[in-house]
Amino acid sequence: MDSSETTVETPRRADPHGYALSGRDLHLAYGSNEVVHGVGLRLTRGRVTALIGPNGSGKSTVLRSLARLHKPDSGTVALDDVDDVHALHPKAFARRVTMLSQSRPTPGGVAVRDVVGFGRHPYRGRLRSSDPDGPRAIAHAMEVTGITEMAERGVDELSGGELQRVWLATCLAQDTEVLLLDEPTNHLDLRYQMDLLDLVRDLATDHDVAIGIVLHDLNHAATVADEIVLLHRGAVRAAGTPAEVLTSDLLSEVYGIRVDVHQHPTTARPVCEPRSRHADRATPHDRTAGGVGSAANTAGPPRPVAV
Ligand SMILES: Nc1ncnc2c1ncn2[C@@H]1O[C@H](COP(=O)(O)OP(=O)(O)OP(=O)(O)O)[C@@H](O)[C@H]1O
Repeated sequence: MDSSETTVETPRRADPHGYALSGRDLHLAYGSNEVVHGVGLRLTRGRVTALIGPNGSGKSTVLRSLARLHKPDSGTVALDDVDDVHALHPKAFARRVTMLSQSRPTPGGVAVRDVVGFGRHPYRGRLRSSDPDGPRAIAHAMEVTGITEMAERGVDELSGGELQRVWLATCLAQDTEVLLLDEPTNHLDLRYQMDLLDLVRDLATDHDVAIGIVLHDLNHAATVADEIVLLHRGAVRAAGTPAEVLTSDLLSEVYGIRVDVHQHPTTARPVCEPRSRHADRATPHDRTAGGVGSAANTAGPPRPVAV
């Protein structure tokens, strides 16, 4: 679905669960500089909504406002039964919504298990005994993110990808109905990228969590998302299913380069292929292997190509 309107809301599907968290007509600024201009989007229980768009289009700022970390200049963020989330006590909000941000300060000398335990803070009073579900939630979060074996290690001695999984586990331990993830595949190797996308899918499908996820990899978005919101210059350019939003015309326009889109032969999902300016130019491999521009099929030696 394409739209030239400033605000496009993710279309409501036949869905028994209803919306969990929504931003309505959000105007978001840093100082006097408004960077998000009237964005509306809704996250639905049991569904994954991906926010995509070029650098600086406002994805993180929108996500942060949904997480109550960036107060709108105007517009509201609502939970299904709460008109304005800013009216909620911070702990009450944290029992319902959590966010994995792009960067967090790494505490020195704290073990992985204890960092994951930070996720239980909304459930704790002054005494930890007030959180009987805590140990089970922490163990489960560590297991599904594959960090159980590093439980006793200090977080300040982990690799970027290991640390990313610890922060994700901390969010999962929080056991919320809404999970916001800002570029969660950063630092992860191929296997953990896929594990993360599978986990996101499982949380939505099996546990009815509403998930909002910022992704740069359009094929990750095509793999995991039920709905995609494409942001451009602080406004929603298009919203809808992956097939509706991931079109060659829209992506080429918004990203300013040619993006080809094919349909995957078995899954039927869109497969996006950003084209290099050099896509049609022969590579050194082509030349040595007898491909385009090789000595075998050209009259003379390969000549440099002007750029
Ligand atoms: N702390 C800040 N102070 C001032 N301006 C900011 C701040 N953070 C972001 N911005 C500006 O707000 C706009 C939107 O930024 P935002 O980080 O939300 O975009 P994004 O789509 O998440 O970008 P990226 O893909 O690069 O992470 C950009 O123009 C950015 O320069």
